[in-house]
Amino acid sequence: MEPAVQVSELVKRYPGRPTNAVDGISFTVARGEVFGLLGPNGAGKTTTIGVLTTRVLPTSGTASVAGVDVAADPVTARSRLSVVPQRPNLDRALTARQNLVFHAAYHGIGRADRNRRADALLEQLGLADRGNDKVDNYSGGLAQRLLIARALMHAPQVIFLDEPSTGLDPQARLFVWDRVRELRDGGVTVVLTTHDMDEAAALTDRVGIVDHGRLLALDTPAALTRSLPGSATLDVDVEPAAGDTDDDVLTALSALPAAERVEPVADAGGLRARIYLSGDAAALVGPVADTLTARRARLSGVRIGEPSLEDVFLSLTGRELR
Ligand SMILES: Nc1ncnc2c1ncn2[C@@H]1O[C@H](COP(=O)(O)OP(=O)(O)OP(=O)(O)O)[C@@H](O)[C@H]1O
Repeated sequence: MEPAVQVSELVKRYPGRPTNAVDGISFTVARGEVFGLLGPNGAGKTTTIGVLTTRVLPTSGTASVAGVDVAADPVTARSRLSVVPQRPNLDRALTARQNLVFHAAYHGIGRADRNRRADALLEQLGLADRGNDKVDNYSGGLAQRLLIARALMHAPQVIFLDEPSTGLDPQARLFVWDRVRELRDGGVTVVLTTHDMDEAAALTDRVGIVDHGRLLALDTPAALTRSLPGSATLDVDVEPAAGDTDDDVLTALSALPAAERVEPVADAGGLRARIYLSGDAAALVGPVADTLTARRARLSGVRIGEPSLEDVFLSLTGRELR
């Protein structure tokens, strides 16, 4: 089946700029997928979305959405896609409902149909009792919901969300996440940008890590974190048996085949050994317990530290995500 989004060797250089904002990015998004672009501010995420949604002309390379080349046929492309922009661009003088209905009229949807869809989407986004309020009275969280409702009015095949939960409180953020999952379950392809690794890990099927206009890695969040050698950790609190020293215990733990490195954690109030490994830290709990039992040491605490997408970004760039 044809992919929902196809980007090939995409380059964008803004006039007068010394470097490319997007510097040769290629990826495809399958139909029904939630795909994320994760990167710090200025990485080129918004520009990539801008090209895909026909708002930015590429310098070179190609991009297509739902089978339509966005540069060659922007009008058809726009009928098949929607965008929820980073900054709300609602008409604040109109009511929520009017914003929806006018958007649908622009897309050529008939009167009965657009009224019906507006009602259904206001309901779906939890705005049914606020539909006749002026958008001027909306909070940031409500405006974001209305932007999503508006984006769905012309039943797009692909929806682009640029930083969908930036600036939202935790509750509003979870609401948006649930709506994104609903969209995916309804067969809509979702492409979102974020600089929040938790959002990328929680929502996306696959995530591309971007920095300085380049795609540095692309895979499922789980595969990206698994790919990081020695970044999972298992902390164990140990009371050595009489006559056994801390060093004896650390040496014994270092001998475990899965342990890549073992270090004592300072200021733990006793012996805490941090075991670095690749892969699943939980699988090492049993062998650690066996090793300690054999030395008649007491295991008094266990803590698993999973690597995050932040760690992946750090290992790829040497910098923090933000
Ligand atoms: N209209 C423009 N004219 C000139 N330069 C631009 C324009 N828009 C973006 N840039 C520059 O292009 C680079 C990429 O910006 P872009 O907005 O695509 O990044 P981003 O990853 O989406 O970051 P943010 O989350 O801040 O939007 C930045 O250096 C930015 O300053």
